[in-house]
Amino acid sequence: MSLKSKVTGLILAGGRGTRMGRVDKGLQPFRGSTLVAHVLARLAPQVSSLAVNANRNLPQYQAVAGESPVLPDYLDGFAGPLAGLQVGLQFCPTALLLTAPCDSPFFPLDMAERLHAAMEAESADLAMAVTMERDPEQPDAAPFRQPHPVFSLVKTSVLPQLEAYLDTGARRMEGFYKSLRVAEVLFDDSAAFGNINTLEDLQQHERAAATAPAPAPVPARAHDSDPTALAVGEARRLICARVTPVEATEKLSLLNALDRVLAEDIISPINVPAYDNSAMDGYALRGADLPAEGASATFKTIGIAYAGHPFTQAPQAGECVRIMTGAAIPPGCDSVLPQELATSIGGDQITIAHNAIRAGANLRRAGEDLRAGGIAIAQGKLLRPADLGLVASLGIGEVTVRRKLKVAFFSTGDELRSLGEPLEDGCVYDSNRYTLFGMLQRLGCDVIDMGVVRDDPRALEAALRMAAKQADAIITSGGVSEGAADYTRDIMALLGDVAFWKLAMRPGRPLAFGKVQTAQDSAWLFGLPGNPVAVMVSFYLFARPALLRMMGTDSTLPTMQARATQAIRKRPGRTEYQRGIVSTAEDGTPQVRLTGAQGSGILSSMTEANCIVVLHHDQAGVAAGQMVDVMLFDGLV
Ligand SMILES: Nc1nc2c(c(=O)[nH]1)N[C@H]1C(S)=C(S)[C@@H](COP(=O)(O)OP(=O)(O)OC[C@H]3O[C@@H](n4cnc5c(N)ncnc54)[C@H](O)[C@@H]3O)O[C@H]1N2
Ligand code: MOO
Ligand SMILES: [Mg+2]
Repeated sequence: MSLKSKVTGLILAGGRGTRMGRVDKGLQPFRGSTLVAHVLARLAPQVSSLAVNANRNLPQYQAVAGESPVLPDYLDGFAGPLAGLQVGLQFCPTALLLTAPCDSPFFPLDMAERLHAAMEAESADLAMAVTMERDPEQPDAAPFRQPHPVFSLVKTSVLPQLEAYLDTGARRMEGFYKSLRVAEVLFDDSAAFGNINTLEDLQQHERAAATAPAPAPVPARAHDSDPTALAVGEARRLICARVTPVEATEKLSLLNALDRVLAEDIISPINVPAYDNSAMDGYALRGADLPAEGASATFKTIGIAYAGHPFTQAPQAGECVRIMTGAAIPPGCDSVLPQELATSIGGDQITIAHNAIRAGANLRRAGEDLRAGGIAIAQGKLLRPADLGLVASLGIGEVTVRRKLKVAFFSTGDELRSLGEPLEDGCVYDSNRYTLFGMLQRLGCDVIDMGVVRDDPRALEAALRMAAKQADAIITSGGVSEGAADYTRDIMALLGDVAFWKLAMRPGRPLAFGKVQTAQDSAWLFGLPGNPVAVMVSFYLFARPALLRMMGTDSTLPTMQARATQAIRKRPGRTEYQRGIVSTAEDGTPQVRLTGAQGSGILSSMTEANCIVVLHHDQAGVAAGQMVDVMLFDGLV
């Protein structure tokens, strides 16, 4: 039996809030929600059920507590924490009760575990947190032991003793504890037990968290078959509306700028081409000299213009200049006759028939590619080979690009083994990290591989904190659905404003998105589902557009239509993404077939595929021969 299943959590929120001007402490706004909501989020991963002890504003507490009960004191007159403990023990459906006050939102995530270990070791009735403190007025004096009686793990069986103690009229926690076997557990992080006593404390904490994001968006659109599922487009819109491009930029030489995002418009300093030039090898002449209908004309060649070696003399009537492709058009000329269109060429004479060319033909005009002073490439462009060429054509050798996006990623799950480790029974090799690595690398991110993180609250919290410190975005896989051993959701919720969505799509139904926030750092979190195909589909649909936006650019996935060679089953009310192989039919038109089993754990059918067949939200099954939308893998950068 796990410890969690034996413990009920009790939040003590029944006080008068005397030091906060009698406001209801637990309901004070704190980091985007309320103090009590933060305490609840910290307690929830450690317990199997919860209750809140409160004596005022019960509906507001109930809204936070959800399905857990809100219990007012049985005793009258704000009798203090023991009165809360009494109703908590009366309610407690498990053998142990873990208490925490509503104004201490920082206590350790392994508090239940550590208190329990001491309770067992010392056969105690109650285990209580203790820290070592120093008197700020006398920093040189020896540290003293500070008990925290409101942070306790207590056996439910002490209730009769507590009621007997309360019957005497006594109300002090310390007094009651004297009648019990108490184990004291020393925690080394005293700040973790700090509470928020005054409005100034609260304001100070709020200022420290001034960069905290707006609360995670609430799914706005329900649909017919599952009223809580969010449509794909809506989820993508909500995500992309929140992220913003990284601001830092760097100057790079052109050869280092491939696949980077341009941060400033490139203004053309020159006309491209810089001068009128010939598009053909042939003869430059004046269009006015071309022969009239039914006639022919003979021209005398007076010189040669090579690319890079202009001929600067203007021909007179009946004269022309031999010219090579790219050479500047000599003064006075406005047309070029390609040499193969001359009727005859002999010595320095050429003959041209009527209709061989029109006046103005085969000229590349100055500035026809780019005008001096115009925007050659707008900021936000992901620089491709053609862009490098265009920039070079302007004589520009350096560009300003946005800094690379840093993306940390890790896999979660106790069943995962990394390459090189033996595969024990019930375990699988971690494949998602490799898929994610590939997809992130293709996007041009700086990747930070954080390995496999066990389903352990401390490890998950440490990993998320570390990731938020180093990266702009964090991508995790696994633990976002509703499995029993998954702490991922709790810890994500604890460290930030993270929304957990159920999406009207398949695969990729569960998704977590929000901001992980620590005292100094923050990062956008994409909690992708664990199934190996789901992780890829979710990445392409949600993480990719958001990461591109953070990189300062955007790009939609290319889709095309192809004829389904088989019937495909599908029910309306969710978008389905099926793996397919697109090819060219005998009649030259595109066709698509599915790669077989479409289970979201079947990665082999993903490697066989070269496209995803998109069956839209309202679409029903597809008959063989019908056209369907497909997303080509080759376009997925
Ligand atoms: N009762 C419900 N159960 C499930 C639901 C649901 O709505 N109600 N959703 C299902 C769907 S759809 C998906 S997708 C999965 C997502 O679950 P999690 O994100 O919690 O992922 P895990 O439970 O951790 O893992 C699911 C599956 O994937 C394997 N996995 C996880 N990580 C990796 C990895 N790095 N490499 C390879 N394989 C991995 C894991 O072993 C599990 O088999 O939940 C469904 N359940
Ligand atoms: O949607 Mo889950 O993503 O299919 O297996
Ligand atoms: Mg799960």
